[in-house]
Amino acid sequence: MNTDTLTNNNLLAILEENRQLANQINPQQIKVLVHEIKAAKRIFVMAAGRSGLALKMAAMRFMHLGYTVFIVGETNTPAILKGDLLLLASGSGTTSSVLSSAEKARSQQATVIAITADEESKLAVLADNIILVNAATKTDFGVSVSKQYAGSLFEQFTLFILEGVFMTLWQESGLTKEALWPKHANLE
Ligand SMILES: O=P(O)(O)OC[C@H]1O[C@](O)(CO)[C@@H](O)[C@@H]1O
Repeated sequence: MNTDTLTNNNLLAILEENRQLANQINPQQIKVLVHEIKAAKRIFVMAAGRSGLALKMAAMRFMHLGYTVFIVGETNTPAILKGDLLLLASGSGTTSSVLSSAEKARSQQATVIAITADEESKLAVLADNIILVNAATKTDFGVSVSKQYAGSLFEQFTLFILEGVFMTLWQESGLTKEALWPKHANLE
């Protein structure tokens, strides 16, 4: 098999893995996230590595819709308080920085929602609500639900979930594309 064919087959395999996850998602868990985003005074997002990159992309879109969004760890991010939402993502559900953020947010009576691939993880237990993604985690070296490397499927699908949530919020807002445009960065 030549490289072009191999890459094309891999792309199709990646899309198929994501499609299967989309069919397995619990709509009630997504509904809770949509509700909590709307109800929150402010939204904080936090995750490590590639999971963090997925949340940063979503944070930008929520900002485009007019929500007040902070990325944990940025220098201008304030204290989380009661009435705020902390959105976390960790495939393993064991990443220590994510766990300590969840603990702090709970101690402040903020709402915690975690996207995770392990519903029995410490993170899942700490969170008020989870979105379960039946993907491989970064340490899933054995027989895996994904052919992809490490947590790739989880990280991709975290972004896809939040793209879907953004579209729902956008459609419900009734705002036009033009109305969102002034929120786009003009210093970049
Ligand atoms: O999603 P988890 O399990 O918290 O892992 C966090 C990150 O760690 C990494 O393995 C990088 O260290 C990324 O691939 C992953 O997004």
